[in-house]
Amino acid sequence: MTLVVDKVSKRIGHQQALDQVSFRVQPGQIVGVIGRNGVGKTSLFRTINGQYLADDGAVLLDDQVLVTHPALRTQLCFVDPTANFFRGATIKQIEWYYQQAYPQFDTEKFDGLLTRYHFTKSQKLRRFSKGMFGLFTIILSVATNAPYLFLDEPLDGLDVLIRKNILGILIDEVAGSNRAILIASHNLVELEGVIDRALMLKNGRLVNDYQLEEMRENARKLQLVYRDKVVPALLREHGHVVHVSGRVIVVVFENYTPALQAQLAATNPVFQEELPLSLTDLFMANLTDQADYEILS
Ligand SMILES: Nc1ncnc2c1ncn2[C@@H]1O[C@H](COP(=O)(O)OP(=O)(O)OP(=O)(O)O)[C@@H](O)[C@H]1O
Repeated sequence: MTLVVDKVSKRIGHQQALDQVSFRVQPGQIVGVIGRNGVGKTSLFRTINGQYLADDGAVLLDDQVLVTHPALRTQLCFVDPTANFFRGATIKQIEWYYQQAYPQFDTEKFDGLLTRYHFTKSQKLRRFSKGMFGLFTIILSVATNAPYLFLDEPLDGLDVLIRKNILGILIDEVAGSNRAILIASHNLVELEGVIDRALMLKNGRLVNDYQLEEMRENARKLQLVYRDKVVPALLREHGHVVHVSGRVIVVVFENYTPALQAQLAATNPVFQEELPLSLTDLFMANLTDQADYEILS
């Protein structure tokens, strides 16, 4: 079952929140939806999940349009972190509601995760801290057994141990089942090592669709030292210089081919070392608009 977002546009007030957004997602992937504040990540999730009606375009599962086949909504789960109706309810009440909405709800998994993270069913969500609420929404989403999960800034406000546990849960969910997870975030560091693919939004438009394995295979981060304090033109032409300190230059090459390797050797560095490459490095190398770099910090 493939999720197809086909030329979806949505205007909210005076703002074009989504502009002709198209992509496909297959089960078995964790996809980051990234971009700076206000680019349309939450609007995209709300539109895919039917909270907003698209002005144009359609969301389909295989070839069936979601708005005209409401039963397909059980295949998607988006727990909107701003949904107020949750707050006055107990975990038990929310469980009942989700069991009605999702026939495939896995009560055993839900109970197991609640116990593991020390929740009790009589707890009211109103009393949760931000981190507890985030953790609970992930447990709830996972327990729906919906093939497509949408998580909006899922790790915001969670401490480092919980974050690790959550990422572990998400990776297990995708590896062991036929599901896909889409994670909206403006924090690349939190997505490091988790996502297989990244969709980059800018002003409501999908501007890039990165396959990370491919990017990692082709990219290199090198530390080079030259005799003179001059950055060889080749580095700027083919790479992204991320750091210069005296004669030491750190550069990320998005496409490090054997030909480029030979050209680099011809610049006669006195020292050369490969450094570990992060997701942030990859994006810095891949982006050409300086303003976009801010999403990385
Ligand atoms: N209810 C609303 N009324 C008016 N404008 C809105 C509303 N909701 C969203 N917008 C506008 O639509 C655009 C996209 O907002 P959206 O919340 O989807 O962005 P986002 O990428 O999720 O942002 P963030 O990273 O800050 O959560 C923004 O310019 C925002 O101001």
